[in-house]
Amino acid sequence: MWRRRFAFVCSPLVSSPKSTLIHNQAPYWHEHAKAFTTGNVNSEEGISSKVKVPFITFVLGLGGPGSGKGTQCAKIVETFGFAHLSAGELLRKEMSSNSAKGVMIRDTIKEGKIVPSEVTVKLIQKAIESSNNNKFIIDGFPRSEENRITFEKIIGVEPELVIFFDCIEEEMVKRVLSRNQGRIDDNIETVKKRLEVFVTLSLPVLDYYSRKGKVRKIEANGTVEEIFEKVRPLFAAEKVSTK
Ligand SMILES: Nc1ncnc2c1ncn2[C@@H]1O[C@H](COP(=O)(O)OP(=O)(O)O)[C@@H](O)[C@H]1O
Ligand SMILES: O=c1ccn([C@@H]2O[C@H](COP(=O)(O)OP(=O)(O)O)[C@@H](O)[C@H]2O)c(=O)[nH]1
Ligand SMILES: [Mg+2]
Repeated sequence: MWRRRFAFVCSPLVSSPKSTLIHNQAPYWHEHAKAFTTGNVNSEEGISSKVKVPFITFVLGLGGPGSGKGTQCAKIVETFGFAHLSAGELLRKEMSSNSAKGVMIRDTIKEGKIVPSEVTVKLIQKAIESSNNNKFIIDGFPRSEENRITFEKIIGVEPELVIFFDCIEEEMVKRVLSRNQGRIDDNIETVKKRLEVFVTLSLPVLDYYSRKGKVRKIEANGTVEEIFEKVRPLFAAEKVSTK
């Protein structure tokens, strides 16, 4: 069944300064908290009372290629004011340089493989740092358990909610092949590899978050609007902060 139905978006990594900041695991926030302060001073987490704890909501978007992550994330951004961080977009920007790193990213994307975690996490970190927003939807990341572990180690937070866009494979392939954005990986050979990578490396991430009760599965085969009407209530729920 997984071959035909998978897609995955996550949401708030940290929606409450009290509840979900991981203890002893937040070196990034400890160092950069000032950039994200919203007035929530927290001394319960063992953080200096002078350092304000960021009130941050993360939405992570994961799913098979063409499942509609980017499209739905854009609607979430528009409706709820999140900052949209697409790991793939960040990597594509980086690969446009002719540096050794750019060439490595290009080769990896062309092969449908996953770029080394540190590279992607650093790009996400930079994007968070340069944003004034305090709510982020991360689209297309983490794509592997190693991605997830590296993110949590460097950034120091974990998602509170994961939205899983569950789309049939045939539909995903059709959408990717008609995406028409000139991407080097939107061809049938690379798409097949990406689907395999999703199953092998990304589904374990979904399993991990499922075990934590964070995954909300969205059936993602209808129209953009139909799908968004299923996504919307997740953000209306009290536990997901959109303020
Ligand atoms: N529900 C939908 N029905 C039809 N086409 C869609 C739908 N959602 C997205 N698309 C289109 O399919 C392509 C892939 O969508 P995208 O959001 O980029 O997916 P992903 O980020 O998961 O790869 C895009 O061209 C997009 O416009
Ligand atoms: O965290 C990430 C996100 C993307 N990619 C690479 O970038 C490609 C495109 O990712 P994107 O999320 O843009 O593709 P989508 O699934 O949205 O079509 C992937 O196949 C990977 O090769 C990666 O290595 N790590
Ligand atoms: Mg995308």
